[in-house]
Amino acid sequence: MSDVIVRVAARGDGVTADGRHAAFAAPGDTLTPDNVVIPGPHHQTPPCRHFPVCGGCQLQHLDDASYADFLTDRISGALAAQALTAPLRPPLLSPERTRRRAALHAEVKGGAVRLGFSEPASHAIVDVQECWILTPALLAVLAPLRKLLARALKGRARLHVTEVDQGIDLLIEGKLAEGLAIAEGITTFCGAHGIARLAVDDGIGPETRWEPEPVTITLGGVAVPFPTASFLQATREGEASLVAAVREAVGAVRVSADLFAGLGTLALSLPGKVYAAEAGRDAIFALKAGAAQAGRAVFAEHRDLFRRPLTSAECDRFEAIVLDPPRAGAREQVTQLAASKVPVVAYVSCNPSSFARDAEILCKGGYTLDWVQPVGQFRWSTHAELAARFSR
Ligand SMILES: C[S@@+](CC[C@H](N)C(=O)[O-])C[C@H]1O[C@@H](n2cnc3c(N)ncnc32)[C@H](O)[C@@H]1O
Repeated sequence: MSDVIVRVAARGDGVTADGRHAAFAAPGDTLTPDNVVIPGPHHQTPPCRHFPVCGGCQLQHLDDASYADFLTDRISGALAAQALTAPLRPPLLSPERTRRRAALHAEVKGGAVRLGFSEPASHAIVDVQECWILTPALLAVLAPLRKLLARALKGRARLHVTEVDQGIDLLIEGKLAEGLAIAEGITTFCGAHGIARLAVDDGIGPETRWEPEPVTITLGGVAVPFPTASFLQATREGEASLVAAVREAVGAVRVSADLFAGLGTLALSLPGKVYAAEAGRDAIFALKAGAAQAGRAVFAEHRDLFRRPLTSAECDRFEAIVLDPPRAGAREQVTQLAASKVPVVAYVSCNPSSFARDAEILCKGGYTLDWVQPVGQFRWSTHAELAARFSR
């Protein structure tokens, strides 16, 4: 007996109709009784030589149609578990080579450097020679960075790379050797390879070693100061998809709130007056400074929305509320929202399960889930993102 793979489970395995799992199997593949995967029409040849050893991608064996179905299934499955349904729009997928931020690992052993993503469920580092998800600029900096680290890095480090307005923001979490030659090596590397800022955190917080101009990221047309290794939507395309969905959801509001605002990706794209709340101190002060400099009507508050969510009465001051919480979701905040009179809620999520749990709270409170827009900005990974509109 052999069986056809009918779907891809949350962790990326292919699953047959009778529940057998197979790694690296696409819908339409056949799983033989001795568990051999015979590729079907949706099984593509993974483009990258490092797949599947590299932990950066899990789903390169899916063609775009199956990858889009995977995202849709993740969201509809999570909603179904809460007995909810919603019109799901076709997923918006970020193209290859558009990931503008990544957390990588590096290690020096016996004079040789390994630099890249770690292997799945392992500390081993895949020394990345090609990458189909990082932007060309981020990939290009890895070779000279490898050379710098061969001389400068002691042991192992975690690296955060982000494309910002001035070039590449690089945070090295690890120990670097001391001395004039190393300091000069850092300066030469930064000057030659488009580094906007290099900071080193050897355990006591980031120390900036290079930042010729103040580093910013432009969000909604405003140059916002960019604190080292801040949160940023993973691709420009993903950001544009989420911003467009949120703007459509809220319409021409005059007064709205952006909760879990970060640096203001959404707040700075909303019309009218915006109240923005965020628990990250550096992020909210950066948003405040950027908005003030640009003369934008954003009132930014440093606030922990898990411990101190906006009360229902506070929510009622707004024509629409946007929220974009971390993976845990926003149970405390949606409980207050569910008892409010806010006509429109736009919810951006990076976790279909916590989203569905929160959606159920909102729907029990009388909201209708109008639509969900899936967004695939972590191409070929098992992360599913979305924007959704609720109204009452
Ligand atoms: C997914 S990010 C979204 C940021 C922003 N909306 C954007 O698009 O760039 C979630 C944000 O929630 C913030 N956050 C996490 N826990 C929080 C809490 N308890 N209260 C308020 N903000 C919190 C994080 O610092 C982060 O900036």
